[in-house]
Amino acid sequence: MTQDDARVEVHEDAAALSTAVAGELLSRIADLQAAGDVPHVVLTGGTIAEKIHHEITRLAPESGVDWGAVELWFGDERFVAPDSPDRNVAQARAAFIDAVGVPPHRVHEMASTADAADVEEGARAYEAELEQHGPEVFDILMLGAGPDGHIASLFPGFAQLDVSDRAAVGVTGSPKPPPERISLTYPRLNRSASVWFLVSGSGKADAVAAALGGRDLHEIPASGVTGRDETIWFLDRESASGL
Ligand SMILES: O=C1O[C@H](COP(=O)(O)O)[C@@H](O)[C@H](O)[C@H]1O
Repeated sequence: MTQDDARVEVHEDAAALSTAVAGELLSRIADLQAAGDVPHVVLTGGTIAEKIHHEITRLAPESGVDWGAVELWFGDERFVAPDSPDRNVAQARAAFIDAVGVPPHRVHEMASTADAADVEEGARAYEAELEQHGPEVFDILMLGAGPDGHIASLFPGFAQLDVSDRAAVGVTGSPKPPPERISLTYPRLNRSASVWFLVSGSGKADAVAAALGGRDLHEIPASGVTGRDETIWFLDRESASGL
């Protein structure tokens, strides 16, 4: 699969986009559960993710999802103190995980500074967690994208873009604060049945157009991730304005 095979879904604004993604996610999870699976879903951080997470909580009661039978993973994490609001897991917990009641053992969070000496140790620990509890292929991988085209914590020009033998890596000197992070790598991100990009706002229009245009992943990291079954770009009008 390449970005040429991706589907693009454009919504009016960030609110409409959030409602659509939350609804689609709930219905996919419910369908997978109805088929007897325990879905493995990879969450992302960022501004649109937070809106989507609140929508998940709002729509959850009508969804039929069994929150005791969902495994949640993270595409990246900020390597900061466990109680820092900068942590992607903290944002996801506050917006939906705690509200819907996903059991703690099903929430696979990446290390904080309390759990690991540095980002490398944290990345190794997440690789071990994936090895022990992870699926062969994630069911749904959600990715926000930055104005520079970064996804997870894979940034343009960074050495992590060329890592082929690791599932997770440490990142230092991130151009977007906080500087220390842990990220899944391309080989692991690309073991996903469905890849959903979640992007809103005019500041990301150029990056969206470049990724969908197939720009080299070293310049636009978002170019380098596709799903085995489907790749969907969930956009609002502003982020789609360069297409
Ligand atoms: O730092 C990060 O940024 C991206 C996008 O965030 P946004 O605020 O521009 O929407 C996010 O996908 C990533 O998980 C996060 O760590």
